[in-house]
Amino acid sequence: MKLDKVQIRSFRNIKELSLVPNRKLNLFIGDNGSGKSSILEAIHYLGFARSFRTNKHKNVIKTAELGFTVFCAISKEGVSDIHRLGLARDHNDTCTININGEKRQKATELASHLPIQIFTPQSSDLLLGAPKLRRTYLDWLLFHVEQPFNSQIQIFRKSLKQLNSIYKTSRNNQEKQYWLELFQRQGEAISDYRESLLNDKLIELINLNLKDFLPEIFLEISYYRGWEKGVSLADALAKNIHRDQKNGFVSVGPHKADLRIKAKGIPAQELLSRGQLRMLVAAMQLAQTQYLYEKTGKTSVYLLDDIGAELDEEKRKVFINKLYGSDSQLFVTAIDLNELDFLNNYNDKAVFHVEHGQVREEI
Ligand SMILES: Nc1ncnc2c1ncn2[C@@H]1O[C@H](COP(=O)(O)OP(=O)(O)OP(=O)(O)O)[C@@H](O)[C@H]1O
Repeated sequence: MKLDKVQIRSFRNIKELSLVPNRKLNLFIGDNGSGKSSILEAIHYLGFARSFRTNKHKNVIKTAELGFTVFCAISKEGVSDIHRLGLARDHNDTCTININGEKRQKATELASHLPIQIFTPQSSDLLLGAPKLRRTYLDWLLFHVEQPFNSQIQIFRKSLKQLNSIYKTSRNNQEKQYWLELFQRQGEAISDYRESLLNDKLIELINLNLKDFLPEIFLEISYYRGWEKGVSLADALAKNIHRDQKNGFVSVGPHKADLRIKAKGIPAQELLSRGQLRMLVAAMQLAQTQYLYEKTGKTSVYLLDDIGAELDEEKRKVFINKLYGSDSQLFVTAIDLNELDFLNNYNDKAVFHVEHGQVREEI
């Protein structure tokens, strides 16, 4: 999918902005505080219905305004269909999602239309942060690639919530058996999806990308599914039930899963430098994009915020070259165009100068 048009209103320091992006590469150049990241943040709302910088939606509404709106027109290469996505939020925390002129309830409907990837100074959290971030990394891809996955994970989360509540209140009712069975069934299915995704191709793709970023390092990537090896989820639940009931929560299952990445037997986050970790994240994100494209033909929209601060010149080149080659549509911010002078070799691009929340396209 490619963004053909973007409109932003009352968002951070942006009063009103309209731009027609290039289908390959878009550069946003401007001083600190000019509004570059805000443009990416607004586009991020169109894919995720949330910011990548704050959980407080109210903070992104332009001061003294009642609410913000973002809108885009998107189309697929070679297909005449154009989709129109819009999102508005106001100070009462009302979120309105509109797809092709119709109101929608679920933010996931935006995501299914527009696969967005983001690379920012916070991206190393994927490796340094909580396991939930690594599960989300896998689940984002499964959401786009495996049709039934989304409803299965919703049911799984509901059964987990119900079981935790039953354990907390020490209720020992018939309902418990019902939720336990659902939890086991969906939990095993989710785990199978994640394992086959990794073993099918994802690990191979990550390692292939890594060869270009960190040729000297070989990583062993494995999946911890959230319960003991060689045991079914049903048995693991039964084994832990007394302890779990005492503690008031379910301690085993795919909600405890993690992606384990080691180099020479040592966890990557303890061995690699910050810069090397960022390259590993870049390799992992590229692998997502390549896998998505291979399986569905869907291309991604990539938001690269302040990439100059993230990767050295050589690695920036490798990353952007590979993304360019993967037919992603890129939105890249930088303070100075000199940080990205290797992009002079790309003719198919648009350069936007950002100043006080407004853009001027370089002709
Ligand atoms: N709710 C808001 N209303 C009005 N202005 C805001 C709001 N939130 C943030 N701003 C301002 O918007 C401006 C744009 O911030 P943004 O982070 O997009 O800048 P940037 O160009 O990415 O800067 P940098 O290069 O420093 O990362 C900043 O001056 C910020 O103070």
